[in-house]
Amino acid sequence: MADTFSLQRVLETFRSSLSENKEVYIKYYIAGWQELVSFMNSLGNVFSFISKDVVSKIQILENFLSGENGSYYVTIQSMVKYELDNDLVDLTKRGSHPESGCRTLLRLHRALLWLELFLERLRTSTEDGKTSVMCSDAYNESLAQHHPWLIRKAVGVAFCALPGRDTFFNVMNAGDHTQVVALLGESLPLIAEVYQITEDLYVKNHLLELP
Ligand SMILES: CCCCCCCCCCCCC/C=C/[C@@H](O)[C@H](COP(=O)(O)O)NC(=O)CCCCCCCCCCCCCCC
Repeated sequence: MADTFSLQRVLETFRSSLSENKEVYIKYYIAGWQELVSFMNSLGNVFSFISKDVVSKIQILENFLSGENGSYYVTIQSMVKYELDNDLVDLTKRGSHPESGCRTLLRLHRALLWLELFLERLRTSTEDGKTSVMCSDAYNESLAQHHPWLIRKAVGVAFCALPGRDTFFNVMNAGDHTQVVALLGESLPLIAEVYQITEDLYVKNHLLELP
């Protein structure tokens, strides 16, 4: 993985995560998150409590993927089927499977909605738009509903440390502002599609409230 973040690469990883018959490859899904983590790290240490959590979730999924049952973890669809068929998911309260693939991925899935909402705000923002406001509005509409008070507070503090819109656009390494906006326009439908496919699968299997 290259050191500098590029929005283009995030787009490519999420594109690779969709199979021809619209299944989602876990390998690329977590690679996309890895790229986003490296971006967040470049923004400063205030975000390290967030990136640590994402990294540990990526690690859990990576371990499943490279473990002896790895072939069942190739796509989100195969993972859900395998873990449910074999009673490997704590469905109502945490018990013998506190770190199932299904519940771990659900956390990232919820965060993907935040990302989608945030990037859409960024894409349509005007020059005087404040990234901290875009971030927290997107957060309140998505992830916040799943976080306890203390985390919401900490996240609020982190948002205040976000760089302005200009810096944000620059660190995305996707050219000038117009090009970034165009690339965001190209990325968002893909991210939304990955999100929706996962959402439908989780709804169908009653997995949206996994502890
Ligand atoms: C660049 C701005 C970064 C702002 C990030 C906003 C999202 C806020 C997420 C806050 C997470 C707080 C840390 C703790 C979380 C956990 O408690 C909680 C529950 O887990 P548990 O059930 O195992 O206990 N974990 C989660 O909900 C997963 C959170 C994942 C957050 C991912 C955020 C990644 C942000 C990537 C930034 C990329 C910017 C995009 C620019 C192109």
